[in-house]
Amino acid sequence: MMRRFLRQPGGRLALIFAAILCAMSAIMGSYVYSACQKASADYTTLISDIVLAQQATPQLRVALEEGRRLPSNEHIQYIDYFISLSKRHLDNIQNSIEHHRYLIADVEYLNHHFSELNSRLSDLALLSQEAQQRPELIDPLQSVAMEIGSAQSWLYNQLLEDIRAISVQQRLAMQRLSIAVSVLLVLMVSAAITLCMAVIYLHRQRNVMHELMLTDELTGLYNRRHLVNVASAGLTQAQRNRAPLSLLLLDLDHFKQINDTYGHPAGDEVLRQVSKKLRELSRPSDTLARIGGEEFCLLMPNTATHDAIQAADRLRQEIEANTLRGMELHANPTISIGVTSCKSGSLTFEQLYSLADKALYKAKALGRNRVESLLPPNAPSPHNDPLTYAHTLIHEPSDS
Ligand SMILES: Nc1nc2c(ncn2[C@@H]2O[C@H](COP(=O)(O)OP(=O)(O)OP(=O)(O)O)[C@@H](O)[C@H]2O)c(=O)[nH]1
Repeated sequence: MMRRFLRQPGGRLALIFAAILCAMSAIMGSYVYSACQKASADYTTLISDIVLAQQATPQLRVALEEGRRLPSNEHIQYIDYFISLSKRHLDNIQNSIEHHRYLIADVEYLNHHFSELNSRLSDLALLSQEAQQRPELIDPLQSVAMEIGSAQSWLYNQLLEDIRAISVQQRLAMQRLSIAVSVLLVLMVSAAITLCMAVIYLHRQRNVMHELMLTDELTGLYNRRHLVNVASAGLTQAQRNRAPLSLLLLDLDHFKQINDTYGHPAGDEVLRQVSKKLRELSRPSDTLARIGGEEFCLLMPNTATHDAIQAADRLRQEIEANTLRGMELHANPTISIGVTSCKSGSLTFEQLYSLADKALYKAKALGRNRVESLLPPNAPSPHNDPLTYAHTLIHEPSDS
């Protein structure tokens, strides 16, 4: 089924389209997923930077307390160290914010607090260096450091609050984006499936149309159009292989009576059952077609006259002996058969058909339920038209 589907240009196109859609879906899905992951990782890093910076503030305060209690150069160096640590943290956070382009606008109002804190930390560093020579500056150093500490705490708390709020908003936006992408993916995959189904449906419809063009609706046998095609191919083949070919015309006897007595639907059923039986009895290499109301044709490639007549008589007997299922007819239907053959595809289909038709006419004229044959001359000459010859034969039953 799949292989047949792929063999169709439309099927291949639908499959390529479906594959592209699936690939696009996978790429979009993974892009959204990694964007969500990256955004949440970025926020986590920034938040941990701020938390680290917050921790440095009490450390500076403790160093200042110690420096005031025991004013020594060693303690002032500690104070110096924590001031530069606080400054480093502040720079880190500012750098991180600059990397978050989508965050800059939201925390822009804090810029001047950062600059102010930066310059105050630089002043504090200068003051602590001076305090190394003048220990009496420890007290003012501590009060400036306390002010800076509170400004730092406020700034970091504010920043944390803003970032958390922004991250919540962003997470919500990402969730909405994920839902939108999922819906889009479902729609795209549905479109791909619909397209594939449409191609399969069209392919089936085309097959059905093709079958309807070549078959007879009532009996399911081939129709005249298909028979003509097969016959001309068979005649060419017979010519190439120098092989015989036979044609049988089969006609139900007194079919009008069946219709008149049992009704048209019963007549249809007779046609169906007789067709089925004929199909069962004919060889797979033969072509059986319904070519008229109650008239059938059997094309038999590689079959010489003698064998064709035998086969025809076997068909006639089988049909006569065949009691139809579910029907109570006064007698089994019978058929009359006209047989003709040619060697090496020497005749056209129309000529063969005409010969068989005349033979059938003869079978009907001689009482029905019988087989009659009519053959063309072995080597027809331009002056000896096979149809004329056939016509002569029909009036000379002994030749058949
Ligand atoms: N039920 C049914 N009848 C059909 C169909 N096609 C043709 N017929 C009927 O088949 C009958 C053929 O009648 P005739 O041509 O007189 O042939 P016959 O009665 O079989 O007589 P002989 O062929 O001379 O034995 C007609 O009544 C058509 O209406 C069909 O598809 N279904």
